[in-house]
Amino acid sequence: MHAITRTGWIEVITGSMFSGKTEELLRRLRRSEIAGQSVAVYKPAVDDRYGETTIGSHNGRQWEATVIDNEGDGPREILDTAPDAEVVAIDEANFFSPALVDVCDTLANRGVRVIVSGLDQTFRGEPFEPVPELMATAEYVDKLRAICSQCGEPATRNQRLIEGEPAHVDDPTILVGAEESYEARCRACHVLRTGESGRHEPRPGDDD
Ligand SMILES: Nc1ncnc2c1ncn2[C@@H]1O[C@H](COP(=O)(O)OP(=O)(O)O)[C@@H](O)[C@H]1O
Ligand SMILES: Cc1cn([C@H]2C[C@H](O)[C@@H](COP(=O)(O)O)O2)c(=O)[nH]c1=O
Ligand SMILES: [Zn+2]
Repeated sequence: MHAITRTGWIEVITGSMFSGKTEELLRRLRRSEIAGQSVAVYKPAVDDRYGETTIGSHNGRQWEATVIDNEGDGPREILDTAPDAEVVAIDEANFFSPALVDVCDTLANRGVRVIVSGLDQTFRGEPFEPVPELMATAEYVDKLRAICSQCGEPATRNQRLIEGEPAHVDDPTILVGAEESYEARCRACHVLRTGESGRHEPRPGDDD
């Protein structure tokens, strides 16, 4: 808690895929645990890559998490299930509805340290709400960079690949995946297909 005002605060960990957001979130959680603080961790129902009730990094580290409905008012459930938590962590924030912003604000006003991790950009390179709004309302923001898979420069973008080809600009925003569908790339190496041909059909789980 901030010593003078006795409020909590919001920390956002953002950046491209593979930039180390989840590793950094897990590092902060381990340190909170060592400090003897009570921690509650949440993840969206849409992301089941690492098993239903864990958050996991691309290098295999994991932490138990409560799965929350990411759509509509679903994120408000976090307000009911964490009454005593001193630290609330939310992974994959990019999958949550805009309701997450108010949830994080309410928790911080209650005195909770809120740590949110998520992508700031879609595969198109556009803002991936609600993370940019959380960045604006947070006290602390860390933007991490991966390594560009093409040239080795710092990577801020997410290259979506469908059967090895760059995704089309009109493809659905939501596509859960990892190395099989995405690469970290820099601005210069990021490619989007445009034009008439080749919009990929939505798959089960796509939400737009
Ligand atoms: N292009 C890349 N750049 C940096 N790290 C990468 C890359 N590809 C795979 N990795 C691995 O991913 C790890 C980060 O994983 P993770 O914390 O899950 O990232 P994020 O949550 O940002 O997607 C790195 O420590 C490294 O082992
Ligand atoms: C760019 C982009 C990503 N996603 C999905 C792909 C993954 O399931 C997550 C990001 O996971 P990470 O822990 O940050 O590696 O988001 C998506 O649905 N749409 C996109 O445009
Ligand atoms: Zn590059």
